[in-house]
Amino acid sequence: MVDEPGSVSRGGPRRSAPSWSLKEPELVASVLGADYARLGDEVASLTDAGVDRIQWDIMDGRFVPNMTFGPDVVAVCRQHSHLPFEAHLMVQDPDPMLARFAAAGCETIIVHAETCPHLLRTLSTIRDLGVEAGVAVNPSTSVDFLRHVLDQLDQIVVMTVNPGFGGQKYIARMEEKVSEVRALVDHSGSPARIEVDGGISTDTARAAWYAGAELLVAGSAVLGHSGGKRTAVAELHRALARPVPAP
Ligand SMILES: O=C(CO)[C@H](O)[C@H](O)COP(=O)(O)O
Repeated sequence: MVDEPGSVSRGGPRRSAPSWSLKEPELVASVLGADYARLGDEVASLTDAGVDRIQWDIMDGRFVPNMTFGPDVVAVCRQHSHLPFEAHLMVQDPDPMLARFAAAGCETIIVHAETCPHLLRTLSTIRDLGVEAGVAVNPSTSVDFLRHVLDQLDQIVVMTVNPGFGGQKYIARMEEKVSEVRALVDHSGSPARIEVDGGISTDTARAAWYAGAELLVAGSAVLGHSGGKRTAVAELHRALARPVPAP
């Protein structure tokens, strides 16, 4: 049986290629697991390894228990890569820092739906800064949060872990949500791109893509690979290209 595009494959891997994108999803490297003492070099070697984008995991110790870096750190790393930067703001109060991350050289700024009481206003502020606007939704957050802001969105991030830490287990039942978002985007004609973030590895990348993703964030699968970043990226590409085994 061939699955309908946008539906969740419940009886094993989907057998047809996803209709929303004939090309493989882009790989976005999360810097969360990098060596912070040499962040510039880490960003440069992720770039050389063949990823398509760099994601900065910005954590404030309030919205999530962990703390990471601010815009000045992102700004000094900007010269180490030509790739697009995205700032994933896992912070309680993103509005006062939007302009700083845009000035630091981020092409996309992603806020969490759970932290923005005036989400539409926050998204239009991001766009007014001349950068792309994204919204991330936690595993427990409904897709309904996105429905009324679609026209202000360039990117939607479906979290497949609870944010805060790298190296967590991929929550496979979030594929159903990815497919829901896929259907919402396709039916509305929105150009927003769908990103899946959390637990992406050679075991999970293909299912996330087939559920509806166009961008896959990989942290520990790349930075924690014993064979190095280049090997890790090649393995992820191989996993995405692997033919689905016969039933
Ligand atoms: O947003 C994140 C955590 O809050 C990270 O981007 C994400 O978890 C990537 O790391 P890994 O691939 O190791 O799960």
